[in-house]
This record gives sequence, C-alpha cells and structure tokens, in this order.
Amino acid sequence: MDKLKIQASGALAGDVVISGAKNAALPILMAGVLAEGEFVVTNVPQLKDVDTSCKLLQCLGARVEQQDGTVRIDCADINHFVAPYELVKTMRASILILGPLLARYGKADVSLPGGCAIGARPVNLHLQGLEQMGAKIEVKEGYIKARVDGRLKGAHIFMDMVSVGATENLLMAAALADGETVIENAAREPEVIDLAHCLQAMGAKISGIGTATLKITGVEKLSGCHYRVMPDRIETGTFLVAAAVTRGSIRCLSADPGSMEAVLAKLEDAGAEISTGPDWIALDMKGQRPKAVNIKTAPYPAFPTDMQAQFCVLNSLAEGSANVTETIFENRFMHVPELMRMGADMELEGHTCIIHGVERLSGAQVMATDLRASASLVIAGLMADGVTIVDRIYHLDRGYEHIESKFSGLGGSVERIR
Ligand SMILES: CC(=O)N[C@H]1[C@@H](OP(=O)(O)OP(=O)(O)OC[C@H]2O[C@@H](n3ccc(=O)[nH]c3=O)[C@H](O)[C@@H]2O)O[C@H](CO)[C@@H](O)[C@@H]1O
Ligand SMILES: C=C(OP(=O)(O)O)C(=O)O
Repeated sequence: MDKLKIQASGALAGDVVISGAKNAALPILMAGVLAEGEFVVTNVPQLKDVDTSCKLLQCLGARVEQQDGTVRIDCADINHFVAPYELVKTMRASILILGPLLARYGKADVSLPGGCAIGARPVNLHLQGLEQMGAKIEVKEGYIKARVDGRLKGAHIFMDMVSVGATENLLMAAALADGETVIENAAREPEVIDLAHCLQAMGAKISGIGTATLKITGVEKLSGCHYRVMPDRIETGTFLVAAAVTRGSIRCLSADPGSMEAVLAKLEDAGAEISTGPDWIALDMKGQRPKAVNIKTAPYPAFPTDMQAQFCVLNSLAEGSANVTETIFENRFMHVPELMRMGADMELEGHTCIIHGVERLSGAQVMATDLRASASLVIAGLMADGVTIVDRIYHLDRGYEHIESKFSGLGGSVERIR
C-alpha cells in the first residue's frame, strides 16, 4: 500500500495549479444519466472517486471515455439499474446516482452507503424527498429499491437539515419530474450551484440557484452539453493552509476566490496577507508564524467542515490558543490523536478541540481514516522535525490530484513510497 514520506522543508513558495472540484465533478458525472446525447465534462480531476464514478456509469451500461481531464458520457444504452455494494462502499457519493436513475428510467437499486469514519451519514433526506415526488422506496437486503410509474411528480420539499447530497439528488430528480418542485432549506454550497448550472446547460429550468429555496420546473428531456467543473475550493484551502503553517508565500492558480470567503477571512485573521484576482489567490505570511484562530464549521457560506482538520494543524503550530468546533459530522476529529502523537497540544471536549500552539511538531508514523484528516497530517509533516510517514493514503487519493508533485513544486518534501 502506498505511503507518503514528508520532511520539513521550510517555507512553501511558488505557484500551484488547482484542479477541478471533486465534490462538483461527482454529482455532475452522475447527472450524465439524465442527458440524451453526448455529455462532455472538462476540468475533471484525476482521482480515485472519479474513476469509481466512471465505473459506476459503465456498470449501468453507459459508454464512458476518460482522458486527461475530460470525461465523455453517452447514456443511450443504459440497461441496468443497480449500483452495487462493491462500488458504493468505496465512494459514498454513489448515492447521487439514485435521483438521476429514478427520474430518467423509473427504477434504481442502490446499495445503502452505510456509515463512514467521519459519521453515520444517513440518507433519510434523499429518500423522503424522492418519496414526496411519488417514488415507492423500500430498503431490503442492504439496497435502496426505488420505483416510480411514469414520471416523478413535482413536490414542495422542506428539508429539516441542510444536506449537500440530498439537495443534489433532489435537484437532479426534479429536473426531469412532471411539474414544479420547490426545495426549501436547500444547501447553498458552490458545488450545488455548479451542478445547477450544469443542469441548466442541459436544458433544466431552475431558479433560486445559490439561495436556500430552489424552484425547478421539470422538463420532458434534457440534452447533452459541454460543461467545465469549478475549481476545488478545498484543495485550494489545503495548499493555502500549508503555506500559512510553513510561513510561506504561494499563489493558487485556476482557483475561485468567490467560493471561499470564510476560509480566506480566517487566514487573514491568522495573519496572512491575501490578495486575489478573478482566478487566483495569493497568500503571503511575510515569514511570520500564524496566530491561532477560532473555527466553527457550518453549512455554506460559513466555514466548511472539509477545512476543519487543516485548520486544526494551523492552530497546533500557531501563536496562542484557539477552539475548533465541528457541527456537521459527529466523528470528524480522527486527526487529533495522530497530531498529538506528533507533539501537538490538543484536547477534545465533545465537539470542540482546544488547541494550544507549539513552535514545531516532531515527525512520526501516522495514519488517518478520512480524506481531510490525511491532508492535515501531510501539512503537519511539513513543520515537523524528522520524517513523517502518512499511511493509508488511499483516502488522500480519493480527493487530491497529484498531491506529492504539487507540494514538491512549492518546495515541500512530499514523496510517495510504493
Ligand atoms: C461528495 C460530497 O460532496 N461530499 C461533501 C458533502 O457530503 P454529504 O452530501 O454526504 O453531506 P451532507 O451535507 O448530506 O451532510 C450534512 C449532515 O447532514 C446529515 N444528513 C445528510 C443527509 C441525510 O439524508 N440525512 C442526514 O442526517 C449528515 O449525516 C451530516 O451530519 O457535503 C459535506 C458537508 O459539506 C462535505 O463534508 C462532503 O465533502
Ligand atoms: C468528506 C468528504 O468527501 P465524501 O463525502 O466523498 O466522503 C470530503 O471531500 O472531505
């Protein structure tokens, strides 16, 4: 199994090109099922989760060609409506095939994704919304079996908590439903907006994009289109935090500053000088140690849970003390014991991590059980004396394209050991 070897390498400096967003690419690839005619998606990151999505579409009978950052999908021959456990267990986002399959073909059997390291992650909101649209759903033998006679029907759906995935599934289903659907308390994440724009390019009628109330007037068919995936705001944030922690100065190119105001504001609070252009973000620490910043995760536009682990590392090396509170997932502090093994001064109290900054960490053999926790350990290794080995990096490979070469390009010593 691959590992990453990280050594302290001084202040990160230079430019890094940001990839397309994993969390936008995955729902957009699933939306391919809705399209009549060829659907071409560009700026798709080369990641394990993208490969899994392509395999899932192929196993339904779709023709999928993946080359560099372009994926071409033709769903004319879809003849199979089962998303099997073997694929779903490796990627929870497979649940996003449910809405599109049901809306276009009236049937879908999707393995229940189950819990994962960061929390139980139920899918009740996805199922309730589809039932309100007329689907008959039963959960049997570990599978969600959903059926509808004819088309789904437009419905007024109020979601009692904000869910990115449920909003995306229902948005895709509603695009082909009969009549108007209103989704209230919808997620406003930039990736939901990107999916909505893609659906519009396919011919969907959606208003309220970017607000908590989405209105969708279903159409009888959607066509293929060419769509470019938005830049990855979490990958961008990860590199910016790494630069802040190492007291460096970097520029993220092909980035989207508008999608990450909460993260940029916290970096400024930490003492970073931030400047932005239409598609770039520069961070300069002027050689200074970051200052500790309090963080509380919440749905967009507040601070993203997917950046929480990285800011735990920033605080662990900062001047002063801070609290980091996680409100989205019940078990998203797996990086904390590993960072403590590297010498971080941290303490968990319920959903809050209390952190007192230290000057340096020490290298250790560590492993993480989720994607962003793993990323945080790589950042920690850049400011740790000695060698840090991060094990189980298949988590990282789900979400970071060419992570070692991107860090190396900024002067970070990050090497893959096969
Ligand atoms: C592929 C993808 O885009 N993943 C992102 C997506 O995950 P995902 O879409 O799975 O996350 P959700 O927004 O749905 O989850 C938010 C919260 O709602 C709960 N919930 C969700 C659905 C449901 O039916 N019932 C329920 O109780 C979850 O357990 C969690 O506590 O948004 C998360 C929150 O920004 C991010 O951390 C993930 O990186
Ligand atoms: C939690 C994440 O992804 P997923 O929902 O695919 O597990 C993430 O991207 O940080």
